Amino acid sequence: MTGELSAQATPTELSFEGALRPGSLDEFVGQAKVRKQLRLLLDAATIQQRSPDHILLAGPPGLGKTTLSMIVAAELEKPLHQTSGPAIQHAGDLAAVLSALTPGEVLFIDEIHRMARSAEEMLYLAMEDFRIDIMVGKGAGATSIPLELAPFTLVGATTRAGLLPNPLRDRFGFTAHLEFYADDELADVVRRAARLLDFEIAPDGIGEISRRSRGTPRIANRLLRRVRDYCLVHGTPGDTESVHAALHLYDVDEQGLDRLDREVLYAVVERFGGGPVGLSTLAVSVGEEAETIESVVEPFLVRSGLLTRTPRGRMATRRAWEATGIPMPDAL
Ligand SMILES: Nc1ncnc2c1ncn2[C@@H]1O[C@H](COP(=O)(O)OP(=O)(O)OP(=O)(O)O)[C@@H](O)[C@H]1O
Repeated sequence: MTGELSAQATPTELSFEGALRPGSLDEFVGQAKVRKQLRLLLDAATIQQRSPDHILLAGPPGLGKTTLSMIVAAELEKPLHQTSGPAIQHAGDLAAVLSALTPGEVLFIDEIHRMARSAEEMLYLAMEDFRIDIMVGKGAGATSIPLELAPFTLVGATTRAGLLPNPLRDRFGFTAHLEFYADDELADVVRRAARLLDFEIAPDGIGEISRRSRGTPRIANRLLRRVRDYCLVHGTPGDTESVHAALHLYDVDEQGLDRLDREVLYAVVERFGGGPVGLSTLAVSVGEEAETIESVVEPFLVRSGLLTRTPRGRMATRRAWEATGIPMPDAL
């Protein structure tokens, strides 16, 4: 019993992440264009007293898609139901979720590109007409029973917008493409999180964390927590020195590249002579899922000017050769 109680009372990493989530559009840092677009969409719906159009949030992990879905529900003052593509493996799974929605509710489907095909087809009708057809029976005796749904707003999130079938993509009234954050925006994220965690950190330290966070708020918050741990355990102040020492300990280099980024970079440069190399070959060579390489590692390496995507595969840039310290062959 005591164990249970203390387990509940102990904050976990995830509860910290939850506590750091901005609760309104005004608190949400960066993504100025998306914020303006969303504000207009939500305000127009509120004036007309209707549910806003369905919203698709596309972009790499950790940029705030889940947070934005929560903000949409909070701004509309409606409940939020959260689920994910992998949890919807049959049309029946989706029918259960849809039929339980209350009027105006926001339905968030994370990783929507991983939903079962049969459920996707059910979703088309639900998004357009707020109705679904439920199949009863099998074979020649099968009939479909129409079921009216409460009007709802779907917020879909995907790291792979290109994988969504066109009929599904077309049913979203608004698609927000989330971009990696600029260093000064990440500095705002870190400053805000440090305040919420009651951790005093020097401006230089904030700058250093922001520069090494791969343009991603989730990483910025995580690195901040590691620096805070370091200062707590070593009794040091939150200055640049502590930031350097903590990030060095966790293998985060000056540019924010972590172990997997570096492995991918070295594989392309060293093992594949700078490329071109196909995604699946690259994934096997570093022992990772192709999807992780494509949605997590690659966008950052491309943005950092270290990797290019060509029709023949991934290629290292001159900068990548320089970063690895391996001499670039003259022939390249
Ligand atoms: N614009 C922002 N301002 C402040 N904090 C942010 C912002 N965006 C994200 N965060 C923080 O980053 C963390 C990750 O955000 P979130 O879970 O919304 O990302 P996500 O895009 O849904 O990631 P995934 O695709 O992996 O689920 C959250 O804890 C949140 O506090």
